[in-house]
This record gives sequence, structure tokens and C-alpha cells, in this order.
Amino acid sequence: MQTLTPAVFWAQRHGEIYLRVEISDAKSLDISVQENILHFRGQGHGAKGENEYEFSLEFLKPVKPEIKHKSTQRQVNITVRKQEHCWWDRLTMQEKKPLFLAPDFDRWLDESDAEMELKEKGYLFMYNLVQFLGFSWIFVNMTVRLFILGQDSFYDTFHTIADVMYFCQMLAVIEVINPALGLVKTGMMPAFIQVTGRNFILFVIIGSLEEMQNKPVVFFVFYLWSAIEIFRYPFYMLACIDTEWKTLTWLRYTIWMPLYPLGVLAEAVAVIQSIPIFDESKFLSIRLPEAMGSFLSFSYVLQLYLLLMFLGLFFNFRHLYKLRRRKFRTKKRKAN
Ligand SMILES: CCCCCCCCCCCCC[C@@H](O)CC(=O)SCCNC(=O)CCNC(=O)[C@H](O)C(C)(C)COP(=O)(O)OP(=O)(O)OC[C@H]1O[C@@H](n2cnc3c(N)ncnc32)[C@H](O)[C@@H]1OP(=O)(O)O
Repeated sequence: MQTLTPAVFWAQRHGEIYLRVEISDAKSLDISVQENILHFRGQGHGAKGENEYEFSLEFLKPVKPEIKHKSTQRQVNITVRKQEHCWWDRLTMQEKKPLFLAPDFDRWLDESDAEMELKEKGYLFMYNLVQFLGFSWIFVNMTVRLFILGQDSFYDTFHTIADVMYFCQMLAVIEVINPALGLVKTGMMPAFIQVTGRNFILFVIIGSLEEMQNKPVVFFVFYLWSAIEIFRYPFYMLACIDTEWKTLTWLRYTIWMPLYPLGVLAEAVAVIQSIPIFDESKFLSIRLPEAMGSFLSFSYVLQLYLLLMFLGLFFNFRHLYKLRRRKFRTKKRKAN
């Protein structure tokens, strides 16, 4: 087996260097940084078939000696952290670019685009942090009250929690705007269904009817909503700083399985319980001309909403299932 030099692609951010080494099914990898020189050695399938591959790169400026690498079926991805947070004019100490090195146009950004990306990540991090603090407060508060007061805590959930829930759910409208602005790589529809669905329950069904506010169902709706969010938002926060905690990823992409149907069930119970109250109070009902009867009851809208809810559940359940499969399938592939 001869030793060859693989094709290497690179891109940078202010804090990191990304290298992509074009070897598939790489084995026996030995990658290290010594005296600011990256040494790569490994076996795998490259442009000239199954061979031993190696290369060295002396970096332009100091880097941290600890590197991260992931071998996938198609390539080896290496992340090297810069010692100082700054933009480099080129990758290597030598001015002439080595022949095996080329820009990675899949990840390539120029300095101003990289600065913009940094600002976007900062904004998303802050948004997720605020939501995480809000939902954690809700979840912890409700749990503590459940332990201290037992079932009595079911009846005044709304009066203790509503202000923070209003704040978090109003802020969550941003989640529909983010994909529209291209700030997150996901579709608008799943977020729209979730935010609209929750806000309808919160502001119309519970918030506008005093008779609903001391019903135990409010406890279940709020508890189920916050139970997923205390995992989802820290997962996003870590993603903003390019960090992953495997247990958290697993929880974010798994616990929706019981929580989502239970959440929709609790919301459906709230809607059903509100129907006689809307009917009786005529609140939000439309007064009709006398010839057509007295009122067009809001309960017709609620019955239609119950149907939409289960369509929404089906749509988002399928979406979450696909996300989960994609997440764990790529993980398994990367691990091989
Ligand atoms: C015309 C009128 C229509 C009216 C419709 C009314 C229908 C009503 C239906 C009601 C159903 C809703 C019921 C619901 O309220 C019940 C509950 O919530 S019960 C509690 C349990 N709930 C859940 O488990 C769902 C929680 N929500 C979610 O999981 C998401 O919000 C979801 C809606 C599924 C959208 O997820 P998304 O598509 O964004 O997927 P990812 O999370 O994987 O994100 C994709 C990538 O983008 C990155 N990302 C996304 N958001 C952020 C962010 N804020 N900050 C940073 N990064 C973000 C994420 O990291 C992913 O990147 P990568 O792939 O690189 O990891």
C-alpha cells in the first residue's frame, strides 16, 4: 500500500478552522497538532483507491492543540480552534498554497459574512436563553407547588403562572419569523402550527374565560408545554455555540413522543370544557339578523378547531418523526 496525499478542503470562522479530508471509510486515524503543525495519517478510500494517506499543515497563527474530528462514510471532518479570535488572511504559514489544499465552498464565508453569522448566533442564543429561563421558572414553580400543595395546586395554576406563560408564548412568535428570515434551517409551517395552536389555547380558551382559569386542565396544558421546552431551548443554545451534549439531543428528539399527543389531548379537553361556557355567555358569538335566528355560536369555530388540532398533531408528529430519523441516522453513519 503506497502513502498518498489526500485532497483537503478548508474554511474558517473567527474562532475555528474547518478541514474536510476527502477519504471515505477512513480507519486507523492519527491526527494531532504539534508545534502548530497539523499531522494527519490514516487509511481509507481516496481518489486513487484504498491507500494510506498523510499530510501536514503549518498554520498561519497559533491554534489550540486539542482538535475534534469526525469520520463519516464519505470524509473526515476536522475542527481546529484558533488560539486568538481573529480572521486569517490564509491558512498556512507558507505563502504558496499547497497543491492538495482548496477552499471548502460548502462552508466558505468571507470575513463580513462570518461576522454576520456570529451576530445571528448571538441573537439566537439570547432568544433561547430567555425562553429557557422562562419555561424553567414555570416548570420548577409548578413542580414545587405540586409537591407542597398536591392536587390543590391544580386549581390556581393560571393565576401563578399566566404572566410568564403570556410572555414566553408571545415571544415565541419570533420562532415563526426566524425561518422566514433564514436564521434557522427549518420550515415555517411546523413552528406556525405550534405557536398559533398554543396561543389560541392560551389567549382565547383560557385567558379570555375566567371560568376556565381555575380548572385543573390548565395545569396539565402548562406542565406539558414547559416539560418539552426545558430540553428544547438548551439544545438550541448549545447548537448556537457549536456544542452538542448527546443526552440532551436524545431528549430533545425523543420526549415529544409521549408529550406531544398528551399535550394535544390536554388542549382538546380545554377546548371541549370551554364550549358550554362560550355557548352560555355568547362571548365571541356573532349576532345574526333576526330572520336567521339569534346567534352564530363561537362553539362552531371550536368544533372546527378540534379538527384542525388533530390535523396539526398529525402534521407536526410526522415532522418531528422525520427530524428524529434524520438526526439519529446521520449520527449512526458518522459513527461508522
Ligand atoms: C390556518 C390556521 C391554522 C391553525 C392551526 C392550528 C392547529 C393547531 C394544532 C395544534 C397542535 C399544537 C399542539 C402543541 O401546542 C402541543 C404541545 O406543544 S405539547 C408539548 C410537546 N411539544 C413538543 O414536543 C413540540 C415542541 N416543538 C418543537 O419541537 C418545534 O418547535 C417544532 C414545532 C417541531 C419545530 O421544530 P424545527 O422544525 O425547528 O426542528 P429542529 O428543532 O430540529 O430545528 C431545525 C434546525 O434549526 C435549528 N433551530 C431551530 N430553532 C432554533 C433556535 N431557536 N435557535 C437555534 N437553532 C434553531 C436547530 O438547531 C436545527 O438545526 P440542526 O439541524 O443543525 O440541528
